[in-house]
Amino acid sequence: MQPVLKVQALSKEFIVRAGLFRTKKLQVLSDISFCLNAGETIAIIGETGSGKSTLAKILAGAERGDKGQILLEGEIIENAGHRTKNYCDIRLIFQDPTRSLNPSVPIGRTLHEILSLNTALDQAERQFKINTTLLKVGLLTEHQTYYPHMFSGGQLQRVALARALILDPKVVVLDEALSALDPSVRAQTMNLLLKLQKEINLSYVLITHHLSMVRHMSDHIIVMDHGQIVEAGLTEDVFNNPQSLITQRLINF
Ligand SMILES: Nc1ncnc2c1ncn2[C@@H]1O[C@H](COP(=O)(O)OP(=O)(O)OP(=O)(O)O)[C@@H](O)[C@H]1O
Repeated sequence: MQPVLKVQALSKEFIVRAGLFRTKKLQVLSDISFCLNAGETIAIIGETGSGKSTLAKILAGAERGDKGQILLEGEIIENAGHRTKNYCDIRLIFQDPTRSLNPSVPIGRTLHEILSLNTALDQAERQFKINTTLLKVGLLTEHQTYYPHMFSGGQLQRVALARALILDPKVVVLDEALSALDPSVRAQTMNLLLKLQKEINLSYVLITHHLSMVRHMSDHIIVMDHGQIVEAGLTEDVFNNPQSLITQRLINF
């Protein structure tokens, strides 16, 4: 089976200040490779600063790698920092959903704008798509008249999910997307994500410090340390028999 997402030898460095007049190179990702199958979830865990969010941003096209390739269904979409295809097929959801929502615009208009910019749908087709997407994520069609501040935290994360799903992506990257929610809302949202995954064969890249979520949602895990993969495997195998000290520390924390 061809993976939906394949990352090959991806590397990234940032140039950072090292004093008043000097800069230095900070290697944030080194030789990252992994595959993700359709309808599956891969979790990325690691200590703070290990490069998880940088990887998430590169996958979603918000940042560029320096070396390596990203392939979507076998087609190269990024090669050595050069993005060759648009970003609609891989969508990113952050911890704070308000980051991707304009506070002065009702969410229906935000969704219309996304569809106008990225699809050839006419007004009626856009409206239909918005209605079905809102219902898909457990919101009401009336919610499109609401401004972001009128939603609860859990509802806002559903709005962020609607914003991500409206373009029918193949992969959704969840970067601590549920971390700020209280446990019962987090559990509900997790179950919604799993239901959607079954229904539309979505694939998730799950970045979180919540290991219970990792265990509940993911099929595979990669463990990162200082920008490198130190362990990878099936979720249950990694939890039951962690090989690296980093993984043992993360799991037993
Ligand atoms: N734009 C940037 N410019 C310079 N350095 C950056 C930039 N973005 C991230 N970094 C650095 O890259 C490293 C990895 O950061 P990243 O946010 O990817 O880690 P993380 O594993 O997601 O951490 P956390 O779990 O705390 O979110 C850190 O040392 C960070 O300071």
